[in-house]
Amino acid sequence: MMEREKEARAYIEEKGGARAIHSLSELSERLKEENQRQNLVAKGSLDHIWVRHFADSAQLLDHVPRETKGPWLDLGSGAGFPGLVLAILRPEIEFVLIESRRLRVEWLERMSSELGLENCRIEGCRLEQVTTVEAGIISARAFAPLAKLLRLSARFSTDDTRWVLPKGRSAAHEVQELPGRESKMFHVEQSLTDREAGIVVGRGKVREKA
Ligand SMILES: C[S@@+](CC[C@H](N)C(=O)[O-])C[C@H]1O[C@@H](n2cnc3c(N)ncnc32)[C@H](O)[C@@H]1O
Repeated sequence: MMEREKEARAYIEEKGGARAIHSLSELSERLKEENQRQNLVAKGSLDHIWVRHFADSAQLLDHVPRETKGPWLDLGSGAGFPGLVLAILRPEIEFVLIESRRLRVEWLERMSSELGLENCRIEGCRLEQVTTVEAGIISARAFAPLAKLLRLSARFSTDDTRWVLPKGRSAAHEVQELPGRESKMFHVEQSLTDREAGIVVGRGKVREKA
């Protein structure tokens, strides 16, 4: 279990090297400033950004085979978790961060530009309005209950789509509650940053109607 900021930094450095550490240090400073203007993340998490947001996002890479191709869709990116962190760590993958709230969209656009993330596009609208693309990977943290999340994003999935969905404490229960075929498509992996949380992981096409 990763509980200390120092451990989280080392874990991320192993994944993205000094370049990623530099970009994330900048993101951390900017997030602390911006959080005084808009409520991007819980105030109590600002002293633990490397564990609670950066490593929590980066760990999704442990569940996606290295050769998997994008585009990587991150639904309801908010402050940029996990999307911005992953775009920093995997510059060769095309990321699409979907977020509907205007101030958050502006923040994501600013950070993507300031961090020089040429692989990162922001869709500033509701997910329901995004043009259908075939996603290689779909992530979403704290976006919607699993069944609803799958219905809303089904049209982006193909037989090869990888799903990585941090789901907190309700992960196993939410998978069990899915219709039969889908409950078999997904399993739960233990989170490295919260001993009680799970990440719903799966592969394949989800039907738009269960
Ligand atoms: C609880 S926040 C989580 C943000 C981020 N993923 C995180 O974990 O820190 C959920 C985000 O999803 C966005 N959102 C909710 N419904 C949406 C929709 N239908 N389309 C696009 N964004 C949506 C909200 O504006 C909000 O920023």
